[in-house]
Amino acid sequence: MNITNSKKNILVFGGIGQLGQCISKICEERAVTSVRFLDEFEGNILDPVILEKLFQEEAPEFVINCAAYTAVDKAEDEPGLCEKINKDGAANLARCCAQFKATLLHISTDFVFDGKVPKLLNENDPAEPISVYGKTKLDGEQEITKILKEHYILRTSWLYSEFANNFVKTMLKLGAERDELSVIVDQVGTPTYAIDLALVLLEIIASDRKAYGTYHYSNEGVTSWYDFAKAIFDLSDTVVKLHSIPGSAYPTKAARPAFSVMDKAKIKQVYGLEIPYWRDSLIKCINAIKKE
Ligand SMILES: NC(=O)C1=CN([C@@H]2O[C@H](COP(=O)(O)OP(=O)(O)OC[C@H]3O[C@@H](n4cnc5c(N)ncnc54)[C@H](OP(=O)(O)O)[C@@H]3O)[C@@H](O)[C@H]2O)C=CC1
Ligand SMILES: Cc1cn([C@H]2C[C@H](O)[C@@H](COP(=O)(O)OP(=O)(O)O[C@H]3O[C@@H](C)C(=O)[C@@H](O)[C@H]3O)O2)c(=O)[nH]c1=O
Repeated sequence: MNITNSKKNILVFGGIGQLGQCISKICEERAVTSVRFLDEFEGNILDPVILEKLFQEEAPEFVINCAAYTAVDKAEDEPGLCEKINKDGAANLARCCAQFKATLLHISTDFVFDGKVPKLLNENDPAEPISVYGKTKLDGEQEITKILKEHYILRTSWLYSEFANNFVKTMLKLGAERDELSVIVDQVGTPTYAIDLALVLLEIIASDRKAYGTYHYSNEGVTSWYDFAKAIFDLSDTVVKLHSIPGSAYPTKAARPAFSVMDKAKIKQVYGLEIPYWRDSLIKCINAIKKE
């Protein structure tokens, strides 16, 4: 990857969220300085006036949209706000990119699928979301596709890292507080280390192939939330009695897909990627957390 020598002007919205912080870490390590990370005040994607000023001042060649409403259960109670951020916010950014001739990299989710059939999901499979979060993320994708040709939409799944809130950090916290935990075994998907995704986003920018469109990206392999939790505890030497339970025994406000393993053939072929296996990346993340 030659991002280190890249002088491409990049704006990152949602820059202090989980993925934003991962991109920032990689940029720091590789001395990439032409990137500006915006929080939700400097770079509120719901405020077209702020956006226009930013685009005018910064003249970005690339924009990465990590900003989103990601509280999956809470979204069921706040559908309006969730839609504003995930749909209208994405559309606002796409419009600015079109006006100021920037390319947009936008992140979407496996939760656009209903997950009813245990089949590897590719980019052309019908998306039929079963939650407010999933529906608004799909709406956001569709807005971008309508407004801007120069876009990459990367659908990813089960993001985690040493930053912000995520399943790995929740498990480590609960594992330290409790003797026993129950985790769902009949929701199957693939975890993704957000650092790996950050590298891919920068790789796409560095290669500048203009192979616009929608891509699936997660780590390699398949697991359940239960098996993921088991690996987290094993790798962090946390002693906790872990019970596997069906989803029906853990009611949540939002429904989640039972099967959301994505086919990554397209991104592997176009970008020649070798994608890390989920457990290998989990080891890296646990080591990073141990060092903190
Ligand atoms: N987390 C996951 O498991 C997965 C995430 N994704 C997608 O990946 C992307 C990155 O997710 P992740 O980093 O984990 O999410 P986070 O929730 O950690 O980060 C999202 C960021 O967006 C900010 N934000 C919210 N509203 C606005 C706004 N109006 N303007 C600007 N910023 C705003 C949030 O600020 P604040 O916290 O202050 O509200 C937060 O910092 C999202 O698009 C998400 O849908 C896809 C699959 C899995
Ligand atoms: C905390 C906990 C969760 N669970 C279950 C609930 C849920 O089905 C699953 C995951 O829980 P979470 O609520 O942490 O994860 P969730 O917020 O559903 O994760 C999703 O976030 C959005 C943003 C995405 O885009 C998805 O790809 C996915 O990563 O684990 C248990 O079974 N036991 C537990 O103790």
